[in-house]
Amino acid sequence: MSNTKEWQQQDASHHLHPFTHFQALNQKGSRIITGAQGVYLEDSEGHKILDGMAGLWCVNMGYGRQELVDAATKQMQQLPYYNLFFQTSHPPAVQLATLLAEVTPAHLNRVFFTGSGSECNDTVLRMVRHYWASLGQPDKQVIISRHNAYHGSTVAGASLGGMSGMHAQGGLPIPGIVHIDQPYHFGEGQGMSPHDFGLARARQLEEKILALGVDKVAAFIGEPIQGAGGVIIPPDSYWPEIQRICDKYGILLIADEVICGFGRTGHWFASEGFGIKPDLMCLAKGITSGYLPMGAVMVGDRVAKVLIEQGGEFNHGFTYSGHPVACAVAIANIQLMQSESIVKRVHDSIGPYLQRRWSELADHPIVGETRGKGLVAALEIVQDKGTNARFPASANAGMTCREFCFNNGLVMRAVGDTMIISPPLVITEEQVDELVDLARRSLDLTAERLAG
Ligand SMILES: Cc1ncc(COP(=O)(O)O)c(CNc2cccc(C(=O)O)c2)c1O
Repeated sequence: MSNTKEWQQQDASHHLHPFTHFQALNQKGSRIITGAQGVYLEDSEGHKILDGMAGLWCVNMGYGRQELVDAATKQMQQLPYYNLFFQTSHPPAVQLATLLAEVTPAHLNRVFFTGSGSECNDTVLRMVRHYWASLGQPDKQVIISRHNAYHGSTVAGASLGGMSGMHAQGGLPIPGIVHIDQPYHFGEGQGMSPHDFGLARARQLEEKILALGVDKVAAFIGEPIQGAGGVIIPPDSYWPEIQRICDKYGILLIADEVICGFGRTGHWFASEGFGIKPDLMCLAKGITSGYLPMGAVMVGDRVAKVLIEQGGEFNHGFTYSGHPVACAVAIANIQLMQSESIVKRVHDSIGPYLQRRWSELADHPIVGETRGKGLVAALEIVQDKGTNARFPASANAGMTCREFCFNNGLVMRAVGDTMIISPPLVITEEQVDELVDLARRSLDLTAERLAG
């Protein structure tokens, strides 16, 4: 006899879930995930579910990695916690900072540790403003971001993000953060070539800088590929133009690689793949493969020099910044990535294989587009393949498909009517075949349901 009902009742009585309609979930009952191994989850009813989302884009090295468990156990026995305030440090933080300087692009040589991706983005907001104040330009405070970006759920993270539903709750965005349009060609680029659309969207940055006044703009922040916004992969013309504009006006470039980092796109970091040189880079999720919470802001030499030589005391930090057990797991995780050559595997073999199998879904009657890079991909559910017209919102096509996926033994994420996958990087070709077959079956069932 499973404990499912009891767990669901207690969950409904005591637990408020993130990003959840509380009453609806309490009426439906939550799915209790009890275990996981490799790329598979197990729920309290014994169902085996292929985790096409690697948890929340984060379990890059897969579940059940004993090396990570051992690293955590050993560190917990040695030093379960100590802080990095008050002029103290500890070997795991020192070793991880050194390792991150090695594996990130050459100009990123210093790390500010946090406990999450949101805390990374709160950190970069305060850090870039402190940078310009240290240079005698305290009015250079504005950060330019994009509509439909996701940068976390703290007040600054949610404000840097461009999600209107988040802004509506809590009077966001806070002052000093503005948004330009996103490079979402499928949804917003009708009638323009990807190349021209990418340039047009990037050039909104220059227009915004000139409208605000260069002396007011501190930085631009962007996810190389917008994840939670729907795996928005910009046209090739976009990022080089963003970089050119940042360089032209001397504003700082922040790359939020919380999702894109640690091999997800077939590069250690997506900035390398898109040919941009961020002054600051936010990391989380894949840094520990999700086994423990951690965030890290990589600080480029241009910024670090000013903060160190002219910044004085930077009055910012968190209790769990560089938590020793999280650092130990991150070190073991990165060493696993290196010993298994996982980034090369994503770039050369399993990434191309997944993209090839995933693109076959473009022939499905309700799929308007498939897209992807490395081991992240999306497909657009449409009612009319000719015009790419969507189903009516009331049809809830994305959530319908997501439910069919779960009931068929697959986790896919729905962002509106865009279906997303971001599986563990250790997925095999056979498991990719299973994922695509389950996705196709779920699309078939969705099409039947919506036609009915
Ligand atoms: C690009 C980016 N930046 C910052 C964050 C915030 O990280 P933390 O959650 O660790 O504070 C994220 C997180 N991304 C995220 C978090 C939760 C859910 C989903 C989803 O796609 O449903 C995506 C993210 O994707």
